[in-house]
Amino acid sequence: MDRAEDREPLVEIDGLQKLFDQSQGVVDTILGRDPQPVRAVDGVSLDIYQGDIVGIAGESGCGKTTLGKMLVKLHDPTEGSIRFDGEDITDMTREAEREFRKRVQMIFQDPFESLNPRMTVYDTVAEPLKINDMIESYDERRDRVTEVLEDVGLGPAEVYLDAFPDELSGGERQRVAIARALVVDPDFIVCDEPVSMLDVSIRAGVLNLMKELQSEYDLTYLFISHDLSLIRYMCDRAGIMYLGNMVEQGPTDDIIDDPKHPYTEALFDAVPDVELGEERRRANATGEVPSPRNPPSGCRYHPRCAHIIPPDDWTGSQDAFRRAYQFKLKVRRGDISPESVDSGDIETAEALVEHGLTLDVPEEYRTETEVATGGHRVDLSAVDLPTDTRRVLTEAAEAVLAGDADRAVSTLDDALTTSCAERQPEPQPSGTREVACHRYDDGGADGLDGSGAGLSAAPAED
Ligand SMILES: Nc1ncnc2c1ncn2[C@@H]1O[C@H](COP(=O)(O)OP(=O)(O)OP(=O)(O)O)[C@@H](O)[C@H]1O
Repeated sequence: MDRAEDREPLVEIDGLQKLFDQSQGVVDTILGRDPQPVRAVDGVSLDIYQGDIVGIAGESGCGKTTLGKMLVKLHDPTEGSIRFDGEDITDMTREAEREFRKRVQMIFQDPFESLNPRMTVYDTVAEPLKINDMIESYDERRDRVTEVLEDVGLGPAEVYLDAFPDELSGGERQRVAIARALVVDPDFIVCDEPVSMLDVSIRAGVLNLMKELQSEYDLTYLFISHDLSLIRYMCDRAGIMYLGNMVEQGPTDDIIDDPKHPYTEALFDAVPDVELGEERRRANATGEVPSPRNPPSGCRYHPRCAHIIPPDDWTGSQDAFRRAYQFKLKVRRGDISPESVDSGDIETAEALVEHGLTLDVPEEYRTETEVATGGHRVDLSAVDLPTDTRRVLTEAAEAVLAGDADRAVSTLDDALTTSCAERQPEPQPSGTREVACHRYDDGGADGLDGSGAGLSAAPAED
């Protein structure tokens, strides 16, 4: 395959945003708050080249399906643009839109839902031909449907033409859905988790079929999947999404073998070894994915990030900054309060600091004391914390113990700052890919081992 950069992109996505539900809910009205839309996709840019298979990966709710639906015009973007073969799809004439709807198709996750139970296989597959006024004569239409059914492995087609979906297996239904997408001879197909509802034993067969069809029909695919082994198997290029943002994109093998964004690293670490065929560690990330209604400021991943960047004048270790910052987040969320500390052995500010500096991460990333105490406390001597920060944390802990949460929060807010929370990172080129992480600003990044403050370290190379 040519280098993607030498070819024309078939799909150009620029600054794409989709906000849902901008109306004011009851809670917002009562509290007098501005409505908070769900920021499902928020500033995604991506080029998809003719003949490529591009994968979009990320945890549930990160905006993959919403992105896919915008690409086939099932959703209109709130902001940003999508160009297909050079033409802006948000601003098309009726005629251009008809042509677009032939050239671009989508295959959905659930073949049980996506097929009309009252339509035969013939009617299902022939319908797009009728809708698009493509083949007038019944005999020619039937020939075309027969041909496509056989192309998707449903042969002899006569066996299937008059069958209803409930007479077919899951794999056969998904093949009918694929035939329905192919019958109009499209150029680009968005496949949203196309095999995740199928029995594991037949997934490979359907994926291999889709690969064969790609060359036969000269297709470009966008695969949406949370299954990273599928992305690895199918896709030349991949984009990793987190909370509506594209955090990293580039050649799939490069991303998997040497993830650059801390979220990508955590995502791939979380995959069982057998799936990616290499020794993987558990994800070094704290906490849960926040709500897309109220995403964190700056880099959306920063509250969970193992590589959060300390300020320039930080004199402790990066691990100590991460712990101190987690302490601040816990105080802000009210997770550290006299009531929450119910074990009975925390009576002093110092004990509360030792408790608050713990990290909610797998055991291999914890200190000895954390492991020994089941994550209840760290030994302060094992955390390379600057003296003035230790003083600030103790002051905040005293405020917490005195029941003055506001004072605790303001003490920490002024003292523990990070560029990661201040502004959203722009995607930066780094070797063969783009990474939206402040560690790659100005072409620089620290090593991925979590050591060092990281702003002025060596450039990232692939
Ligand atoms: N029609 C809608 N109205 C309101 N919110 C929506 C709508 N569709 C999606 N969302 C929200 O937008 C966010 C992104 O959803 P989306 O389905 O695109 O994510 P996803 O990555 O595809 O997740 P999954 O793998 O679970 O399908 C979620 O918070 C979801 O609840």
